[in-house]
Amino acid sequence: MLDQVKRVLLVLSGKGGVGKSTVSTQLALTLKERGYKVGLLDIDLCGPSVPYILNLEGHDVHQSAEGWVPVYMDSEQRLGVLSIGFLLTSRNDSVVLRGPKKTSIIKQFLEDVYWQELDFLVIDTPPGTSDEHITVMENLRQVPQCSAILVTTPQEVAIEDVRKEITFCRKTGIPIMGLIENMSGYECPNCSECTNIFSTGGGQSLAEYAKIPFLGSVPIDPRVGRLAGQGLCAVKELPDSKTSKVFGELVTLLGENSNGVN
Ligand SMILES: Nc1ncnc2c1ncn2[C@@H]1O[C@H](COP(=O)(O)OP(=O)(O)OP(=O)(O)O)[C@@H](O)[C@H]1O
Ligand code: SF4
Repeated sequence: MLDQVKRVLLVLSGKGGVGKSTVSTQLALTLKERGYKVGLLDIDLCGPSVPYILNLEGHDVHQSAEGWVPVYMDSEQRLGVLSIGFLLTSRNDSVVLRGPKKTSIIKQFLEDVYWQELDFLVIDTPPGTSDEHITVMENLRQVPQCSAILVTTPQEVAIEDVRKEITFCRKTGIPIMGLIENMSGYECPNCSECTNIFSTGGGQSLAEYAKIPFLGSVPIDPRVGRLAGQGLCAVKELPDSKTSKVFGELVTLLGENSNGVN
């Protein structure tokens, strides 16, 4: 049930493996750190990695009279999580679902979870623009505010895919909060020097070209990689890192109630 959700943030990427789940989880953790009530919904049915990243594997989801109850990260219930991963018996289970079944499970995830009152619901979506995305869009009409955060890597092919995401958002009328370039160079854990491995500036120029906000570059940082699996927040654990700066600024922007551009 989304009737008590103030704002939805859809995290989208054209390609798999660009860091969409890392962005979704770090964003949800940073929002919680700043005192918001947050939900994180993982509808990446083919590769649900959120339970692993947040160290919640093995948790069961329960059904109450109101609907599915999210798994909470904390006793004050400020960050609730729901993922298809909780419904699988093991991490290696593959979710082989065909079109209508996928659509129906996503509808259930959007309609039957008892989120209670939320400031933000972050949705980690599958890569690309598929039937799943259209189902999500159709079910989000009741939410007062909804916008998309696009994730890419600096490589040309990933940026090409983001162009399709921008077109999808424009066609479906979802405002774009902005674009994050992930794995943008390598940040040395010893001296914080950033070495650009791939070409640089692609995300920023794409954002400028498409007239959408550029939300920052997150470097490859082995310390950020290590936070995955422990459910730890970069803003809290690595306050001096570039990653922490990007997520801190993004949450400040969200707090200013910016809803992005069409
Ligand atoms: N900035 C980063 N620094 C270091 N490691 C990172 C960074 N971003 C992502 N990773 C690592 O890269 C891998 C892929 O990231 P992630 O799972 O977030 O990508 P994804 O786009 O959600 O993938 P999928 O399409 O499979 O869902 C993970 O092991 C993650 O820990
Ligand atoms: S960037 Fe500097 S501190 Fe980091 S590994 Fe290279 S030489 Fe060492």
